[in-house]
Amino acid sequence: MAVAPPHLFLPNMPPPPTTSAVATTSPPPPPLTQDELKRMAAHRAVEYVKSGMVLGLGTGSTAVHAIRRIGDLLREGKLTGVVGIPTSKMTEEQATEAGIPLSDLESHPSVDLAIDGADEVDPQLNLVKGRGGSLLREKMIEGACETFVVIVDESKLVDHIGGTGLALPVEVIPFCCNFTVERLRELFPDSGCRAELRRVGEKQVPFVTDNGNYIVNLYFERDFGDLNEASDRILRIPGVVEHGMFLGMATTLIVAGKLGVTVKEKSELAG
Ligand SMILES: O=C(CO)[C@H](O)[C@H](O)COP(=O)(O)O
Repeated sequence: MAVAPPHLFLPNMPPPPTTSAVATTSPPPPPLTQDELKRMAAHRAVEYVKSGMVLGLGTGSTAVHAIRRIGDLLREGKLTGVVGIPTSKMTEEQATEAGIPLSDLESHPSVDLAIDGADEVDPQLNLVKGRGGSLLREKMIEGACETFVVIVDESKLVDHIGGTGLALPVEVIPFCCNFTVERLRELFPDSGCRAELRRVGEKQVPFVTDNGNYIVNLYFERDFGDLNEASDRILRIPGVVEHGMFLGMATTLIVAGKLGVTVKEKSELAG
């Protein structure tokens, strides 16, 4: 049976021997980087991929590890016949580079499995996504899949989504976007809500999504209450296309942390 490396305890593996002289004289290995943790979570998720599946391919620095891993397995002949549906133009490029055959939701309206990262995950597997700006395509594709595996390093775990002071992204159409920003700002007066159009570059031009839209970042000083109610209120504003709360969509959560990788299934949640 494999033995866990000294810096990492993995479930189902015996701990490393502790009595050797090496253990007392060697310097401890450096801690795993955040990127190594992301890769561990992604590789664990790819174990869910089977030949012939239609796959939703996520966007971001965690999802790219899954894309590369799937590409490697295809090249090695360990996976065959998979088709990927990319959730962004960036993912499309990465998947093409990895050699994954691509399709879209019109040709493949039901997706077997999607793998994607997240910005925040609460204990009920509700997510904030879209700080990378791809929330609309992600929500369309991940909403069409049977199994949605979320992969994160442990820094993404929160008690309440939207309660970290970091952005909850909302995709809006460019037409009179400042009007929409104001409407969003007024929406949660008791929660200290701040709404800002996302801007990029030296000239601070609006960030443009793959769909030609803009992103408004919402920041909350205090809890904004029921998530489904907040979702409905945001979506009722004309000019809003979609928001980055993914409620009840994730079926599996894979978290990589300093103590190893853990897997949580939605079906195991109480209530
Ligand atoms: O929702 C997303 C992009 O729209 C990403 O999944 C999310 O931002 C997490 O990204 P990363 O894995 O780079 O931390």
